[in-house]
Amino acid sequence: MITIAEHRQDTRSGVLLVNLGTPDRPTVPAIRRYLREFLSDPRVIETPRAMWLPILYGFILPLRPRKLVHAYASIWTSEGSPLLAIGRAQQAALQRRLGEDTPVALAMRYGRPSIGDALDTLLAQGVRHLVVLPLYPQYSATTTASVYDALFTALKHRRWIPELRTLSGYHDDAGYIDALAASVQRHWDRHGRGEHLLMSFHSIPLRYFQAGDPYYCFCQKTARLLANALHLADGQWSVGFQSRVGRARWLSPYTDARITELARHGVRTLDVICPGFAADCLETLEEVAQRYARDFRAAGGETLRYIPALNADPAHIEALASLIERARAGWTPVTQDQETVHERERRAQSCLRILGI
Ligand SMILES: C=CC1=C(C)c2cc3[nH]c(cc4nc(cc5[nH]c(cc1n2)c(C)c5CCC(=O)O)C(CCC(=O)O)=C4C)c(C)c3C=C
Ligand SMILES: [Fe+2]
Ligand SMILES: [Fe+2]
Repeated sequence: MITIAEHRQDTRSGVLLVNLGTPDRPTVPAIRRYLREFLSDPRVIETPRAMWLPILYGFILPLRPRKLVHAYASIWTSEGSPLLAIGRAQQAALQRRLGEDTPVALAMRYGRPSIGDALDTLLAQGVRHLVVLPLYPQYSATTTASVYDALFTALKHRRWIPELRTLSGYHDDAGYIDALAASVQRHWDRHGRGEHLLMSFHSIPLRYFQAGDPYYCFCQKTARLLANALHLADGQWSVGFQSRVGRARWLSPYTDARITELARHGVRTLDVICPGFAADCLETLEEVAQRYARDFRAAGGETLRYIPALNADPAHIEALASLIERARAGWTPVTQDQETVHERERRAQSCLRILGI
């Protein structure tokens, strides 16, 4: 039987979800492999290569994995790294929500499953219309743009590329804000309401903001919309930026400094939510829920309660599905339901004859 893969005529839309990536195992070599790829990305580290690579290879890759191994071990699950396990649960839930005719694939910007492998899976399923959804609500060049870089690099090696719609962010999407508000309310109903709600976002170097990255403003808008949805008054909530690396100035106020400050100002119970993380990961489960909770107590606070990321929460899945449905509006599926396998083969044969192959 002769098959010409690229002559498939059916057209369906598919979805590619992309998150940051995580080590394969909580071991020094696996963490080093992951950091090497992540921190070699010029979207993440803009320092000129000639200056950065000696620092990366001379200090960071030899030292940082050893520091991180215990942190990763403390959050690792039977299904692996939380970021990947939750990503798979989000993919499965979206697949159920969108139906079998819309294949949904999950990829990681760094590590596995790679964007190239996920693309191959989708193309093999007849996807000619592709919605790409980076799982970063607040656009930043360090994250969203880097996903685009990797996507277009992967497409460079393919002959028949799909029609694309890329979602660049959803920091003010009503479905997303409502899902966040409902998850805070649910947390308050179950555990009681803290005296203050701190909304903590991943920081980026201040220099990137000064050069035009809109991320800071998108974080502030998400925070304001969430505070409005929860009817919080000024003083009952604030914003912090976490997970900075190195000695340069990053977006502030720094979450760790805010936590100590709130404890010193007499706040005893503090709720912390990280609206920029679509899935829980090292930076929420270890840095915030473990480390910052200890720092809060050490500074005189009593309880820091971390409110989980939206993960595979049904309201989150519904918000993502709605973003996808709006992005693919106007695309109509074309199926080969009238064409039999034999007709298809005959068409392939005559193609070959015409071309004299
Ligand atoms: C050094 C530069 C970094 C920038 C800029 C940065 C931006 C950024 N990152 C996320 C989301 C995540 N980051 C995670 C881990 C992580 N981030 C950096 C560095 C930068 N991030 C490092 C070195 C690491 C590894 C861990 C560590 O060394 O602390 C993760 C978690 C991954 C996991 O395995 O669980 C996420 C998610 C965003 C959203 C962002 C900019 C907006
Ligand atoms: Fe990061
Ligand atoms: Fe970190």
